[in-house]
Amino acid sequence: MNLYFSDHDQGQTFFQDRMQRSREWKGGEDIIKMGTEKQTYLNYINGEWIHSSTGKIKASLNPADIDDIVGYVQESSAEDVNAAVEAARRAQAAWRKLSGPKRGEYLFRAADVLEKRLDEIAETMTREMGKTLPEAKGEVQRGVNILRYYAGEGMRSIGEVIPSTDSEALMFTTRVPLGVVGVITPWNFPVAIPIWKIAPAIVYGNTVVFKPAQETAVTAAKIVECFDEAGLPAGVVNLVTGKGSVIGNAIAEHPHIHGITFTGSNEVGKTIAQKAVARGAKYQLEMGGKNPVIVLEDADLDRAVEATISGGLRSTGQKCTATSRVFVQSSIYESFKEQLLAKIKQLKIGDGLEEGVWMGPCASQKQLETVLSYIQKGIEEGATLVYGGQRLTDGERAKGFYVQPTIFENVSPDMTIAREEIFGPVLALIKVDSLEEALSLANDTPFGLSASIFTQNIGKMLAFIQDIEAGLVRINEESAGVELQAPFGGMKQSSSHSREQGRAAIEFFTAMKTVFVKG
Ligand SMILES: NC(=O)C1=CN([C@@H]2O[C@H](COP(=O)(O)OP(=O)(O)OC[C@H]3O[C@@H](n4cnc5c(N)ncnc54)[C@H](OP(=O)(O)O)[C@@H]3O)[C@@H](O)[C@H]2O)C=CC1
Ligand SMILES: O=C(O)CCC(=O)C(=O)O
Repeated sequence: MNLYFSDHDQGQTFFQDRMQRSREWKGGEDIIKMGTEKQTYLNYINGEWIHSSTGKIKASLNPADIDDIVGYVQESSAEDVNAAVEAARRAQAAWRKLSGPKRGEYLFRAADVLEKRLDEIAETMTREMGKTLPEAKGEVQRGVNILRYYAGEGMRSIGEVIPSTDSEALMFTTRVPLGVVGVITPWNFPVAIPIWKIAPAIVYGNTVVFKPAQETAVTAAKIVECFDEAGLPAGVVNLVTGKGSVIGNAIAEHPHIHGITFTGSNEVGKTIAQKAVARGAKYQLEMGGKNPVIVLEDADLDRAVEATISGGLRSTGQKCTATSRVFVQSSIYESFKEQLLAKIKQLKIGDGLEEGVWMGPCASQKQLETVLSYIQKGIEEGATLVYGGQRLTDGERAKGFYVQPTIFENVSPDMTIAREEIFGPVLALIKVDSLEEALSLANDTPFGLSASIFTQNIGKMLAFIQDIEAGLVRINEESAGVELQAPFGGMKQSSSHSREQGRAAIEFFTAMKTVFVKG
């Protein structure tokens, strides 16, 4: 059920139109600020849009312009999580009994709705977390494609026949859903990450309680609207917004949530894992990275420079797969640095809604402060700042959380900026003499998410594929960039050693049964 509206024109006109109607329907709940009406988004529980039991709401702000309120979202309580879990439990019995292809049909329908609303949802994403509009549109399209991929998954095999030692018996595996799955997501991919968790969860027969990051809760509500408009049965997907320490924690501890899938920081991921283990729930974590790129002397330099900029700075460096350490062979170090700086100086930084802007603001004030504090640490610990390092506050940018792309050199492996995930547009250049040295330094980190190398030498590519400690290995391509049909996840502390996306998702979202049948 969609309380807000029934047709979907695109863009700002649509947004304002929607404001008028929601006011009518929701008893004047809309809040007027600076002449612009703002929507209040509700929780979605058992197929109904409802207020939180707390009665509290929170503004979601535009990081490019803090005067712009994107909408208001519910600041919910553990009580709301209980209601969502109850709804999900009730819905589970019938949902798991549907055939896979039937469940897939709902996903196809949700994909069509999301596709119809692509421009409007992309714009909301840009306003809520700052990535540029072309990137946001690409991400919404990715969400559509993920939904279609998992819709098809409803028709694929869920087991295999295994020869039994008893020639008169039939032995096979089959899979069943876990039950209720808690989905806890970050703000950096506010459409793709929730969808790559929710779509496989439901196509394999689970029901979901979804808790998005507070920074992008309006975008999250719009994704759930798409499921609602697709006619998904009540209780199959439930949305509860609010603080991670309250809602996320209630999900982690809830005795009737059988699986938790999480993307975010290592700190929070580890606490979720401990809570899940303590009560025997299944969990899956995708966390940080400190991703290296290695540029060898035979590399195509133009390509390596482009990929370092795109991999390190796109989305303002706020990707777990973003490049943060760049190991460059000494003989080409100076020319690589020169080309890199020349290109970085040309990047246009501003509001992601403006045409031609290449890099938007950090997603929040907290994230800006984190990035600036890492830059400060880099300087204090003796790295050389070769470019950037400052907050941008000129003109319109004074209203947003903008930081310059930042390049350090003379970075030693023990420095904080070489060890911790910054999640901002900061690159550390490190000179190396050989591939062996580069590999040894690249692997000297607790993380192991993605890594890339630039070389023309097949032997060196193969050595890199073998020896780099990363779940995503890229040759002559940037470190970021995940394809929805392929497994995604990290080694070491970047993940819980499981994989998401592609067919790999079935491993987390189902339990396997081995069946032995004798007539
Ligand atoms: N791997 C990745 O893709 C990401 C990595 N990060 C890393 O994490 C750092 C901090 O970012 P941040 O957004 O604070 O990441 P968090 O790990 O805090 O947030 C991720 C999700 O977990 C929720 N959460 C927060 N606390 C708890 C808790 N105690 N129990 C359960 N869930 C909780 C958050 O809710 P809410 O925020 O609404 O309170 C959010 O929905 C970044 O600087 C970056 O280094 C961040 C995002 C994505
Ligand atoms: O690189 C990508 O496309 C996805 C990265 C990602 O999953 C993340 O940053 O959380």
